[in-house]
Amino acid sequence: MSMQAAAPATAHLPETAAAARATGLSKVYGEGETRVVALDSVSVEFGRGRFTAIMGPSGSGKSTLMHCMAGLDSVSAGSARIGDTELTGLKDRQLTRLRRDSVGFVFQSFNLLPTLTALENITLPTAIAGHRPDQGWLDTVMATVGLSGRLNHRPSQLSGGQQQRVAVARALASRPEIVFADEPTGNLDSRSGAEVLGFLRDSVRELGQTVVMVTHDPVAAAYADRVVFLADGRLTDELVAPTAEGVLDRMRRFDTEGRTS
Ligand SMILES: Nc1ncnc2c1ncn2[C@@H]1O[C@H](COP(=O)(O)OP(=O)(O)OP(=O)(O)O)[C@@H](O)[C@H]1O
Repeated sequence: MSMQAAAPATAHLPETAAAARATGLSKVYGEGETRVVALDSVSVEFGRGRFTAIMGPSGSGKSTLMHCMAGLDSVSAGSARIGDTELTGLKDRQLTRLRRDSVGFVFQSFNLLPTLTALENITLPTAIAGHRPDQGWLDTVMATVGLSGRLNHRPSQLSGGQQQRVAVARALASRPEIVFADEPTGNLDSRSGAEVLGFLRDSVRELGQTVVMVTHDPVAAAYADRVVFLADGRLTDELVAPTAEGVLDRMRRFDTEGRTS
């Protein structure tokens, strides 16, 4: 496997500018009796060229944070930025362009088009967006995804892990500012999950991409450079260079504190 567009390993990089940043970000759904504060003044940075995991109990606001940062949901108060672009105040058309040009998405369900080959699934969205593909970059992504020999297969001819790797390659194809992955291994067995997480990590370490991933799984979170923890819509903690045991320990502590408080 060749790695042409190698970027330096992230562990030794000095702090770089944030690829995305939330400042005092709040999100309220509904009003009156149905009012839910999904995010309560969250401030967090997602470092460029870093792999960040977002963890927290069900309902803690993980998906809401990701959706607000990706321009998929509006913000009630505060600021959400991707690079230098403030998302609040952008018109729908500008948001659509930002999502198309600057953001890559990976979902729990792979969302591949069944009639297209793996290669077409990876390259077509960029072509449809009217961008000329950067062949050198695509070659690097293809080399890193490790699907050579299967690129002409249709999704039904690929394993779940291979399909999700195609979905990650598709997210990377436009060389976005940031990739958001929402439970990308939620539908996979542990071996296939490890393949996908390895590819996400390689996309950060070797291709210099920025990845933010929501997960419930401490083993998945341990692939990240940093884990941020949410509880009740607030940022409560973070771990740098996490191990699965360290993440599990932190989760257990929250659980105990949550029950005793
Ligand atoms: N569209 C919506 N309308 C009303 N309330 C919502 C909406 N989306 C989310 N919520 C509420 O906001 C809170 C945060 O939800 P969110 O989906 O962000 O949590 P989560 O941490 O991603 O949960 P899970 O791990 O279960 O996916 C929850 O109380 C949820 O019920």
